[in-house]
Amino acid sequence: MTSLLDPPAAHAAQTSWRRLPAGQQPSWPDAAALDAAVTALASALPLVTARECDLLRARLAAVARGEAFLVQGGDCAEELDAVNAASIGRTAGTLQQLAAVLGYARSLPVVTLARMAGQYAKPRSSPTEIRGGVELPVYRGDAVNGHAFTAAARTPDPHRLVRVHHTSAATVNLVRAYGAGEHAGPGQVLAALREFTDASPERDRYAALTAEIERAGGFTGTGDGWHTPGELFMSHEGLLLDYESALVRLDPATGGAYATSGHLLWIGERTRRLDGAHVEFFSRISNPVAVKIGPSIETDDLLRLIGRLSPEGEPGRLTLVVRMGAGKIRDVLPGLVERVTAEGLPVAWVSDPMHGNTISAPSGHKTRRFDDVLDELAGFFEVLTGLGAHPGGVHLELTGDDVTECVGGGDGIGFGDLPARYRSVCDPRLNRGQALDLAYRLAELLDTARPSSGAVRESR
Ligand SMILES: O=C[C@H](O)[C@H](O)COP(=O)(O)O
Ligand SMILES: C=C(OP(=O)(O)O)C(=O)O
Ligand SMILES: [Mn+2]
Repeated sequence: MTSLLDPPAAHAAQTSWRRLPAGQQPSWPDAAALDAAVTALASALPLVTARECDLLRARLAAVARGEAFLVQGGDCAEELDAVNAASIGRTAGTLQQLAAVLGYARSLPVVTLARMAGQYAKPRSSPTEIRGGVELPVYRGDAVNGHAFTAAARTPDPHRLVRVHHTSAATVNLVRAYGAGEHAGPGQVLAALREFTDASPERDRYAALTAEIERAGGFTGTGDGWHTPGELFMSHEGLLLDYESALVRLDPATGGAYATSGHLLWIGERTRRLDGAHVEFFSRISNPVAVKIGPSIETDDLLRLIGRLSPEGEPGRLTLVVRMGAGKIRDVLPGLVERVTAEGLPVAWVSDPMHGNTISAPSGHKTRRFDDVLDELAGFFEVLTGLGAHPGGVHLELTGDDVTECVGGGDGIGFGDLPARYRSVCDPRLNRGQALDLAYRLAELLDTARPSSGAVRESR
């Protein structure tokens, strides 16, 4: 709540973080060029409106209350030169198909949130990369530098920030058009699930669920009217504070400051320190926000983080995205959930089963095993359900394209297949088939875990 004595909320959001340490920011070599980019962004049009952000916040409040399920996903890193309409349509379509399967499996309305239209900045483990004895700055996402291993490409260029805004605006525009048009209707989603099932090596395993979803008409929920199949919100990691801050706008209706680069922004695992600039910036914006939680987090720090990011404790404001690794989730998560629940803090719990399960293939490609991803998801559901809390959703790195970046899944992609179509410039994504495999396999696991699941199914 802002009082009349507070500095205008937008000004505070744009300035207060500057006195604090900001992790993972590029060293821009040309300060004047950065100023010019920030000035251009400061008068640029917003990509999203405050009311849309409020709507997503209300949707996520239903997730936090256990009344809805979140499906969030998209690229690890979007690429300015690779963005194209067909690929955006395929990824948006894949998210809608996942929503149909998981919404049916959970008997819950689904909130669909793309990692799209802004996912251009990457936190990295090391500031430099060495190849063949040559050391260059690491690739930090297309918002910062180029992926090619040359000194010119790897030099941070602030003009890229302006290109990110333009390209994200075009992406948002296209997704809205798809959502408003026929692409995302239940008929298209059902046809896509039928086509996937018929072509899958696992078709005998998936056929019954596909038929059930078809009989239910493909609606992902209880029919209370708030879920519209084409509704797709936009999210990205709010990493580059110069960019995010320049796009903050005051909402005259509420007096709140909104980050207008996307509906939901999240803080990554590497930049969530309590006394850091990211937590300060996020504490000042009115959007729904999320924070990634890795296995090293201490329970007391998590409680402090929740206090900073959601001081008023409103459901929908804060989503915790858990990314522990399949081998750790069952040990680390229970203590966190118990304390947060005991303190009565209304957060939404979501699983990112990707980032704790990255391995190196013999070829050197970064990859992830489908079975590890599924195992972490299973662990997430076991822990939350076992403690009487709501497993609120999934956060996946995926694409609608037929890439070969993760191993396993119905098509049995092996290490030797990775070079064929490894396109990601950062982390390995599930392709559409693997993402749907994951949804069907998870639905199956949840169904077997449920007592008298047959009776539940028949009563739908
Ligand atoms: O997407 C997440 C991170 O940016 C990524 O996993 C870091 O990868 P790195 O360890 O190769 O830097
Ligand atoms: C950087 C990412 O994740 P994390 O912060 O969880 O490592 C990501 O989501 O791409
Ligand atoms: Mn990633």
